Amino acid sequence: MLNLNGISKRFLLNQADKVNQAGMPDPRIQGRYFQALEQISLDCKPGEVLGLLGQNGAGKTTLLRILSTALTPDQGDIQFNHQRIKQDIKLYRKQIGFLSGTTGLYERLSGYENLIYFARLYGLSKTEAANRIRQLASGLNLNDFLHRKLSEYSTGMKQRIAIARAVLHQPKLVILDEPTTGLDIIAKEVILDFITYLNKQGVSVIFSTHDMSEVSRLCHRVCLIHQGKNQFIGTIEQLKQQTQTVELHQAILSLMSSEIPKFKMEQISC
Ligand SMILES: Nc1ncnc2c1ncn2[C@@H]1O[C@H](COP(=O)(O)OP(=O)(O)OP(=O)(O)O)[C@@H](O)[C@H]1O
Repeated sequence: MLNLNGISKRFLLNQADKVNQAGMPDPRIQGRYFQALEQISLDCKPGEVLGLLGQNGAGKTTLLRILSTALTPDQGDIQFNHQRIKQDIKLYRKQIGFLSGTTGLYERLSGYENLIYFARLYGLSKTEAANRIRQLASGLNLNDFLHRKLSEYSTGMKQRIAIARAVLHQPKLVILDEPTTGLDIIAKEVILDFITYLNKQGVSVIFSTHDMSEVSRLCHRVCLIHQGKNQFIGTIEQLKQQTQTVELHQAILSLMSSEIPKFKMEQISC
């Protein structure tokens, strides 16, 4: 369904980017540029849930923003259903839904008003919009607060409205950037159940996460990005076999082991 071939993206270097998480000079720095993604190739099959993993700053959001068309890659090619997305970017956008880190919702409107507004932008008629919102309100447990102003919402409530907005137009591929980060256990559960529901409807999902329990529960395959490069793509079983580990988080850690700062006791001896 979705094929990425050799995607690269660099940014003009910011002083803050000169060291990595471990406090070491970042090998992605090339002169005045920071190579955020380098030659990423991957695919997402129809009806698949693909988890995008990697430590902070690995390049996950950059990749998801490229998939959403919010960012343009410097190199590489993206195909959706065997057609280059550049050939008809409007058609591609109609077929995807994107949840970014910022909700981009209107605080002065109610959840319902926000959803109606975006549904109409997507070209749904008033009746279609109302029916779709009713359906999503039930799937995402929105009914108790749907008509309250967004400014009164908790983070979890806003996130559920943002997810509803991303799928109003019934996209075939849904791209979610850390959909559950910072949410309480109930809100998380609602969103994970909703991803499962979407997938059962035949929707493909690509989502980034730092939560290994979500990965085990939802993902058919995972893709590990490390310092802007694709370190692994395959099933969780294949990942465990490749790294000869039994636990998922150990498998991930072993592929990033050179990055883990070693804590030295002698440094704090009195
Ligand atoms: N517009 C930009 N200009 C300069 N550097 C950027 C820009 N966007 C991202 N970067 C850098 O690219 C790197 C990858 O960032 P990105 O947000 O894609 O990482 P991530 O894997 O999503 O991290 P996290 O898990 O913390 O969200 C980071 O070092 C970031 O500072």
